[in-house]
Amino acid sequence: MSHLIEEVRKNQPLIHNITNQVVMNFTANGLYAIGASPVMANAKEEVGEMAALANALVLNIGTLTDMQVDAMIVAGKAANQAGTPVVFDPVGVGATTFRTQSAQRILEQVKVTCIRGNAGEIASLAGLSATVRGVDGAGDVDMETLAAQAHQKLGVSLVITGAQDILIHRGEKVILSNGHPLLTKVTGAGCLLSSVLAAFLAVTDDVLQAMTDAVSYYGIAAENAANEQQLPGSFQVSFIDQLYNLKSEEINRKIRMIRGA
Ligand SMILES: Nc1ncnc2c1ncn2[C@@H]1O[C@H](COP(=O)(O)OP(=O)(O)OP(=O)(O)O)[C@@H](O)[C@H]1O
Ligand SMILES: Cc1ncsc1CCO
Ligand SMILES: [Mg+2]
Repeated sequence: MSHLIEEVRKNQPLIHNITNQVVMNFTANGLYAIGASPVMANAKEEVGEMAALANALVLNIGTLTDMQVDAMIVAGKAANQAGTPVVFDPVGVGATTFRTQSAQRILEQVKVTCIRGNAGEIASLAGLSATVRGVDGAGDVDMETLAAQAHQKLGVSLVITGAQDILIHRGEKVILSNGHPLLTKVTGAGCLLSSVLAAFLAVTDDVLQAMTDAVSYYGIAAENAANEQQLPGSFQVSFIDQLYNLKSEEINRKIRMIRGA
């Protein structure tokens, strides 16, 4: 079975990230590890040009400011015009009014290809009841119901992450259960996944395949890292190494797809 990681490595897609200040370095290193080419650019004076040049765009509101939201809209519109995929990561949406209003503003003005968030964020974005604590996910949400309702409400493809990941695109659902709890002890594990997803979207028009291949690749790399290292700091380093090293044949063996499309 062919895997899109080979296309990422071959094409080295340029991924333009407008992301939060916590995860910039980790995101750039993770993108290099999978074979993509990262660039971070935030100024509204240049983001339109950069997004038009890039093969995918990531908008992440983790440490947003008014100026950065304006820049995201400029970049998003340029990407839309160029037909470039856009991933939106609504970090902590619902935790503050500013985050919620900014996320809504972005979604009103930019056509996003996929939203990647934890269950609490996706529920909040869709106006469904769930509590969001800080930038971490909510607890007891029926993920499948949430996915279906949020997908209908937002009208966008979704990757909802947690112990299990639910991917939904035009009504088709995939459930994956690779990954490791140590990912929740490293900052930016979700943010980097959003950027990795952008790199996979950059090399195909098949959105569901890109989501499936990106999320499974990421989860299996984390499992391999946890086999090597059991403490968070060393795990983070090993995870970057495993993102670099993972082979297609190993993915076919280790993928845990609970339900496919
Ligand atoms: N309990 C868990 N067991 C296995 N994998 C997990 C678990 N929780 C999260 N993951 C994995 O961690 C990655 C990030 O997902 P998560 O839902 O933690 O994102 P997030 O809340 O947006 O993270 P952050 O805000 O820290 O960037 C995904 O690949 C997901 O599958
Ligand atoms: C910890 C943190 N705070 C704002 S963004 C961020 C990175 C993880 O989402
Ligand atoms: Mg997150």
